[in-house]
Amino acid sequence: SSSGLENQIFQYIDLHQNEFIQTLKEWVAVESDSIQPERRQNVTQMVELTADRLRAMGATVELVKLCSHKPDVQSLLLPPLILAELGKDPQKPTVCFYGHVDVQPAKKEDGWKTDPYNLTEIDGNLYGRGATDNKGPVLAWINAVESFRALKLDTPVNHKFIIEGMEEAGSLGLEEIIKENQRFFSDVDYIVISDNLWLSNRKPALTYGTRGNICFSVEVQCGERDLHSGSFGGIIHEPMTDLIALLDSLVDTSGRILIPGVYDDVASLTEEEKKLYEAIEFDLEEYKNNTGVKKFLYDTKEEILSHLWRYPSLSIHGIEGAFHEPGIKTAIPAKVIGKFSIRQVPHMDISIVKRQVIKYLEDVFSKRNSPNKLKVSVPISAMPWVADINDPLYTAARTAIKTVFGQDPEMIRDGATIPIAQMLQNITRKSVMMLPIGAADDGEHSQKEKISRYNYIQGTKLFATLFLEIAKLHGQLQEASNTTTAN
Ligand SMILES: C[C@H](N)C(=O)N[C@@H](Cc1c[nH]cn1)C(=O)O
Ligand SMILES: [Zn+2]
Ligand SMILES: [Zn+2]
Repeated sequence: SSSGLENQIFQYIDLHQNEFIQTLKEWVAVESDSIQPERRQNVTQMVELTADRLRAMGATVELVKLCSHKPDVQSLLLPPLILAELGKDPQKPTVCFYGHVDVQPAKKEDGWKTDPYNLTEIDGNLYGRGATDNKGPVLAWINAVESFRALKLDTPVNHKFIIEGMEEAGSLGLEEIIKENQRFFSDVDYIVISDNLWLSNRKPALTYGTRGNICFSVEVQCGERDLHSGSFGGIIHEPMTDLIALLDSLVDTSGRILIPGVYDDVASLTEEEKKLYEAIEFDLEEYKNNTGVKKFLYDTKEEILSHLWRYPSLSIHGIEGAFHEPGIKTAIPAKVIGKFSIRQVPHMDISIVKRQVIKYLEDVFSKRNSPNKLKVSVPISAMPWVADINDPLYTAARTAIKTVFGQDPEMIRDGATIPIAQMLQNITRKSVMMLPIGAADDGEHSQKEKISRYNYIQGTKLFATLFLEIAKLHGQLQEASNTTTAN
């Protein structure tokens, strides 16, 4: 049940939901794709729009210039990072929210029913690139803060924000900035990230772990220019043939990574952990339906969850230089770059995996006796993250979830990567929690990405309730918690 104060806030949020959706529409309209070089200006524009929104709420905003020691793949200017704060009451706890306002690429031709950059509501779902990853959750947090202000209520916590525009590109330059700005985090008590999804379409979740990621580029080159396949096909070692053989050597048909040594440091599965998997409510059919895929590599809940959360996986993402447009172009590409990544887990070591992969690819390549040039590089890598679910921050979030959704959350890990999670935990030593508001069928990185109106609005209420619960952890708001009325 919720308190009188919570009811007042919930009512405000319900009444203003269309305005919140309108702002999301304005944000989705900015093509802040951090992957494609020609969109980098839009990412900066999106960061500035976010900064304006925070300033309008009364926050002090600093735009920090990012400069990465590891140059961006496209050597373009990086968009600035937002460090903002609102409220400095030493009696109150300080909560820092992390989110990102860049998105994955999207084109209508990829199979979207609606324009990906025009947020469109169909049957209670708000479709658009970034709707759930991550503009919707960032705005839900801002809406929650704004609701206290609009109602002239004292904010229960001090707020800090760290918002970036390069997450989808691997959070380039972020680690350096966090290290250089440790003072910003010195008075932060809790860090909350909302950049993943529930495990189910309906049941809320709290996330205490993510996998890391190591992204590889494998370049094979024969000459300086493409060649006619009629005039030269049959007499040269083709780079694409080499590359496909290399990519095909990485993983077997059961999904097992074939690189020797890769599994050596994977933490072994404990009995306690096995029980955690057994206890989780997981609708395999629903999960499968969300993907549109008929058969998974595994059949049981335990196998599926453990292979998503605590074992590594290898995915092949694409080939640069290969002709992928419709029609047949009878050329032999001179240079092709294969891209794949390994989602890595505790206690795998990024530099060891990197060495194992490079050695393996060089061995496979040398057996082909190809005169072509092979170059392997690692443009992006990020560490896995696991948190302590007994931290008071998790207790506060469980209570807030129960208040808003009327049910206990599923305690989950996530197979994806939030590079900042481990960085913040390591560098600041503060409690880090991931509190998703999107449902499992939101389609992150996919066509028809969406967030439902229900999740966006209830998510806003959840964040507002979390502020109150965190204040209670610090002995604040005793009165509010005692003035309980029926929900
Ligand atoms: C989970 C988050 N919304 C996300 O999509 N993160 C990206 C980050 C990344 C990792 N490698 C490159 N980018 C992801 O997990 O793919
Ligand atoms: Zn994201
Ligand atoms: Zn993403």
